[in-house]
Amino acid sequence: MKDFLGENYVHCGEVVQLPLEFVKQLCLKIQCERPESRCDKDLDTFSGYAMCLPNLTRLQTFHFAEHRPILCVEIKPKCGFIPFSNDVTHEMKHKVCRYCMHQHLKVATGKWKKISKYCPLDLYSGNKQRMHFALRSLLQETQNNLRIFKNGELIYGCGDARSPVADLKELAHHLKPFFFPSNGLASGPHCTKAVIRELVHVITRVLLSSSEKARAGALRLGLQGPRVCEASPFSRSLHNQGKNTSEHSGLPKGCLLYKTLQVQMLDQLDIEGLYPLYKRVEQYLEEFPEERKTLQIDGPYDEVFYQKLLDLSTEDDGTVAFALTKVQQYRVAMTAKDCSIMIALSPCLQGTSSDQRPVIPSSRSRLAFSVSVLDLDLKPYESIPHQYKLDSKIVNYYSKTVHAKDDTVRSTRFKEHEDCTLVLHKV
Ligand SMILES: O=P(O)(O)O[C@@H]1[C@@H](OP(=O)(O)O)[C@H](OP(=O)(O)O)[C@H](O)[C@H](OP(=O)(O)O)[C@H]1OP(=O)(O)O
Ligand SMILES: Nc1ncnc2c1ncn2[C@@H]1O[C@H](COP(=O)(O)OP(=O)(O)OP(=O)(O)O)[C@@H](O)[C@H]1O
Repeated sequence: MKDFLGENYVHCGEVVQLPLEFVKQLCLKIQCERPESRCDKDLDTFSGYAMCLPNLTRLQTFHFAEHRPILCVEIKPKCGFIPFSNDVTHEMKHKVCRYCMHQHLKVATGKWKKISKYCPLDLYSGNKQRMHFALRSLLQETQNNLRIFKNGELIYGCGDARSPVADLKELAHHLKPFFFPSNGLASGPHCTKAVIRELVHVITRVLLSSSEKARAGALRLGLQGPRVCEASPFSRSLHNQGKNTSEHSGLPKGCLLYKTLQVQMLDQLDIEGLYPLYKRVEQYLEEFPEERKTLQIDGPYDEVFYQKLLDLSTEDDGTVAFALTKVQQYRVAMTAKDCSIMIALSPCLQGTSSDQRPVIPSSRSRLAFSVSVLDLDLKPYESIPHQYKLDSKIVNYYSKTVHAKDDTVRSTRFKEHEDCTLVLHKV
């Protein structure tokens, strides 16, 4: 992931040894805090090892603790493109993105209460207006896609209990020291709006900023398929106003969103095209189970593994080698579709230089910032059948319920239109 996303964005952490008794106690202590849906997963209490990561809610550009206030915005952007693979059988998948379709199933199953207006394609568009809309939508309905921390403490978004910890007014109150509104209003609804607008603008600027280059020429996947999701309320409203919905500015090549999208697009075949290849690898492993190690199914994720990921040919020669390459690329892509971006921001002291750290201007002062990526452990090979089933569940549910509803609304409108005849009588 360092090779794909860039050194500065990825923190590998280090493996540390822990006393078994400590891990056991820790596991017991956190169990009651874990959301029900995560309780099928356990801490590994037997290995005696753990990963020690830096606290990513703090600036990563300084190696000692800072005493200035620090804000951190965590975004889980999810998949930013619509599948372009010819193996896709559901027409809907070429029009509506997975996130927007999945929203309906999530609400139906009770994971979330409300459909979000957020669409990843808006965030990844590079178009400032669309990005602002995406960020505002995340602020309105955070789900597990947005969290805000102040000095390392969660101040906005869902905690583990899946209920929001504060409302927008409270958030604006927390943010005021960072983004004092330039119009001078210090309280009231105008102030809340001004502060939130400032936050959205700053985050957009950070997301579009470019830092170091990832490994030269690592991936060059051109964005194929539609750039707009038909379910996004932003594009729907433009479409209804008869405006061009395909407007996008494209992401700068050095920014993290661009790099993340490139890794996501390693999923070239979509799960529908990938699943038969997974079955081919499975069949081979059933026959030759001892080959699992040679095929690097469970790692090591080394240079040999990385080099194979760069083979973007989609010509299937019927070999296990081809199938394996596509399976491993899919796992990497899935990881990039589920990772989080941590943006840490801290005001620069007036009159001091920025110490050559990246800074972003805001209405109040300049903000030093750092961007990191979280949750980059490779998705397991075993999760592929689950992905296959979930994909068809999401599309079928969306097609049956939402699209059917849209059709009904359209046909009712048509009938109403037919029946509505205005008769003028002479008086
Ligand atoms: O499949 P998705 O898109 O629902 O993603 C899962 C996430 O749900 P989300 O849609 O973000 O609410 C899900 O998020 P939550 O734990 O529900 O917050 C996990 O990140 C899951 O990954 P893993 O199986 O724990 O490694 C994610 O599963 P993977 O598909 O990435 O394996
Ligand atoms: N290094 C870190 N610094 C700051 N916050 C972190 C860090 N690691 C994790 N977090 C916070 O904890 C949350 C969960 O982390 P992560 O997604 O890595 O766990 P997970 O592997 O999904 O957990 P599990 O599978 O045990 O439920 C993140 O969304 C983030 O808010």
